[in-house]
Amino acid sequence: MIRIENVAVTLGESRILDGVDASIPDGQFVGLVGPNGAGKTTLLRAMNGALSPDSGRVLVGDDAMADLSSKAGSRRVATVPQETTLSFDFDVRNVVAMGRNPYRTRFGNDADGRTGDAVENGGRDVVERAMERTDVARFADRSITAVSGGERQRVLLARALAQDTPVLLLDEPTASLDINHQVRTFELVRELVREGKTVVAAIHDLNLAAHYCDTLLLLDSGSVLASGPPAEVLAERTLREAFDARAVVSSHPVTGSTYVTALPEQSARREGDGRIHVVGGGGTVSRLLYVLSAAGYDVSVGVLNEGDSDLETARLLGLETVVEEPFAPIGSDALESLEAEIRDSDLTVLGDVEIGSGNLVNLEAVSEADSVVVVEERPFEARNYAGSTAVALYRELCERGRVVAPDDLLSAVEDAFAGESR
Ligand SMILES: Nc1ncnc2c1ncn2[C@@H]1O[C@H](COP(=O)(O)OP(=O)(O)OP(=O)(O)O)[C@@H](O)[C@H]1O
Repeated sequence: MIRIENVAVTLGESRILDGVDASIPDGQFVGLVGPNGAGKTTLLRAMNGALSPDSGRVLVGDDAMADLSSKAGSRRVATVPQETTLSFDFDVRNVVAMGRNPYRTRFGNDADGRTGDAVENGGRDVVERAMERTDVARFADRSITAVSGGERQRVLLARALAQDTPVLLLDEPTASLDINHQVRTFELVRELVREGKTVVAAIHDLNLAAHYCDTLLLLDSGSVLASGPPAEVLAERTLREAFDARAVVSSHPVTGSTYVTALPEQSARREGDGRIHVVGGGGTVSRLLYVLSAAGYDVSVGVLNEGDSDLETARLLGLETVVEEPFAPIGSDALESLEAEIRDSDLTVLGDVEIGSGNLVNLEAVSEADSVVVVEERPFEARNYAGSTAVALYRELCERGRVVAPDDLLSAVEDAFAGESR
């Protein structure tokens, strides 16, 4: 158990941590999240004993870190720092082997009194295993000055593993890693946690943090703003408070993890005014929904069947939706809602949907709209449809509204609103 008790740290003239309290049970993976300068690195440094709090304390097990000798502390807590200047010309294996230093005595014994080969062999195995698990064994003999930034980050993780501590602290462990090694590193951390380690990691990527961590500790201006399971900590209002960011929180369609989508700031000019209803489906309008919503319009969409990827997008963006059962034709309830949305909107956008009987109800409803923009990926003629009621309706909509390519939608919408206010 790690207990952080009312920790306060002042650096220079500034109070960097202010009364931080947290309890971290053994065998948990805790993500330390928060905006730049919130105090994440400082808290990790207070946790590994690199700096002593002005007041309060950090207990690992029964001991305050500040009271332990550096060697004793290093047998409890290993740290992978965010940046290190390893400019000396050691090979990678030797850098990793530095993780064994807390176990060496002046006479070459380890802490348990073993000497000679027993120590060497034991230590060597740990070092080799640490290099394998972090995928650095391939360049074990190369100089640390001759590896890339991401490889170096993995070497430092290997060094921390060689330290063989119950607690591992990671400061942005995947910041310079490619996507493959990001996932591998987090999977490795999960494995370490399953083996009983307690891991605390400062992580900027909220979605990686939500996916891999058991709990999150959200720091803001040196204090804990929220802590608990990712789904509780990553609430829209909390994100607004901590990061001053507009974000939609949903669950990831593939992994089911809490998922944060940051949105551009809405233009204040339009916020809340300018209602647009979008008719689409089958992924035809996902990008349009994003563009319109990011531009600050009040967007609704439908009718969409449950399971449609446009519906996933709409939910990610937090939009109003009109929904029908999976694969079902539009029923009377959905139709009523669709008609109401179109009636209440200033503008209706018809996405590049299939023009056929499956969309007849949608098209009929759109034809009741006062103002219509039709989005076409390709000119309609090129699609070679046979004559039908749906086609006739569509042609009529094109004649009455504006027909635009997807990239021109925003300016067409702006024109439509400008025209209205003239
Ligand atoms: N030695 C120092 N003297 C004065 N202020 C400092 C010192 N070290 C850090 N700070 C300040 O303390 C605050 C917290 O820094 P810290 O590195 O802990 O934040 P962080 O949450 O890890 O940020 P980031 O996400 O950018 O890595 C920052 O505003 C930083 O400028």
